[in-house]
Amino acid sequence: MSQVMFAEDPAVVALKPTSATARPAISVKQANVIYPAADQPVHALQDINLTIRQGEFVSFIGPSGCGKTTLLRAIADLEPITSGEVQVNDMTPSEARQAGAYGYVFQAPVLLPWRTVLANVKLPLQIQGVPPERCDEIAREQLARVGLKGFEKKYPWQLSGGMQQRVSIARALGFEPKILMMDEPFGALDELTRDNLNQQLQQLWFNEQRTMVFVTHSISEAVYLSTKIVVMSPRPGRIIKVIDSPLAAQRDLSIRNTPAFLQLAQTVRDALVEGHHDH
Ligand SMILES: Nc1ncnc2c1ncn2[C@@H]1O[C@H](COP(=O)(O)OP(=O)(O)OP(=O)(O)O)[C@@H](O)[C@H]1O
Repeated sequence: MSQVMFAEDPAVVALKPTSATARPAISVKQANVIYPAADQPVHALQDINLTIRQGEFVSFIGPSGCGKTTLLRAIADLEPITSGEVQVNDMTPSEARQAGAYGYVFQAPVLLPWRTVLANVKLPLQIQGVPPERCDEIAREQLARVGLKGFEKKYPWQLSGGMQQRVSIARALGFEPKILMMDEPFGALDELTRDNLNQQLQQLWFNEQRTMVFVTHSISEAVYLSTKIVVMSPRPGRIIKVIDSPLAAQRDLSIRNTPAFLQLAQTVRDALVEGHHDH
C-alpha cells in the first residue's frame, strides 16, 4: 500500500481522521474466481486481498477483462468465489445482501421503458413489500437527491443517458444501502455529462460518507472520485497497487489541474503500466 504525499499543495488536506481508522466494511481474503468453460477455464481473479473501510470511496481500475466487474459482483453476492473469503460488515455477501447492505448501479441504466421514472425507482421497494405510500415518498426523495425533482412522470426514453443513469442511482439509494456499488456507471456518457455526474457523485459521497465501490477505465475519474484506488493487472486479475489518495475530501472539478492531482494520476498510470509489464 502506498501513500503519495504532496507537501504544501492547497489541494491536499488530510482526509477526515475516520477514514484511516474506520471499521472494515468489506474484507476480501485470498479470493479467486475461475469461470468454468467448455475448452479452458477462465481464471478471472487471482489471490485478491483487499480491505475497504466504512466511508471510503474506492475505485477499481485496470485494463478491459481484468476482472473489475467480477470483483464487484463477488462482493455484492452476484458471483460466487471459487476459493478464499469475502466478508461484508462481518457477514457473508449473501447475508449482507439479504440485510439490504448494497445498492448496485450497472453499466447501463436498465430501466423499464413502460414504467415512469417514479415507478422505476419504486419497483425494488414494492418488491420488498414497502407500503405503497412510503414507496412513493422514498422514491420522490431519492429523485430529488439526484436532481430529478419534476421528472417523476416522465418515461426513461424521454430522458438523456445521464438523467437515466441518475434515475438508476436514485433507485439504488432507495433502501439507504450502507454500500453503493457502481459498475462503470458513466462510461457511455459524453465527457461534459460525465464531469457533471462525477461532481454530483462526489458531493453525494462527501455529504454522507457512504462506502462507495466504483469501477472505471478512466484514470481521471478514479483520481477525482476516490479516497483509495485499486490498480489491477491484466487477466488473471491481481491487485498491483492500492493507492491512498492525499487529496482533500471535498473536491471541485478544478482540482484536476492541481499538481497533486496530476501527480496522483501519474502514479496510477505507472502502476497500470507496471501491471502490463509483469504480465
Ligand atoms: N460468466 C462468465 N463466464 C466465463 N467467463 C467470464 C464470465 N464473466 C466474465 N468472464 C471473463 O472473466 C474475465 C473478467 O471479466 P470482467 O467482466 O470481470 O472484467 P472487467 O475488468 O470488468 O472488464 P471490462 O473492463 O471490459 O468491463 C474476462 O476475461 C471475461 O471474459
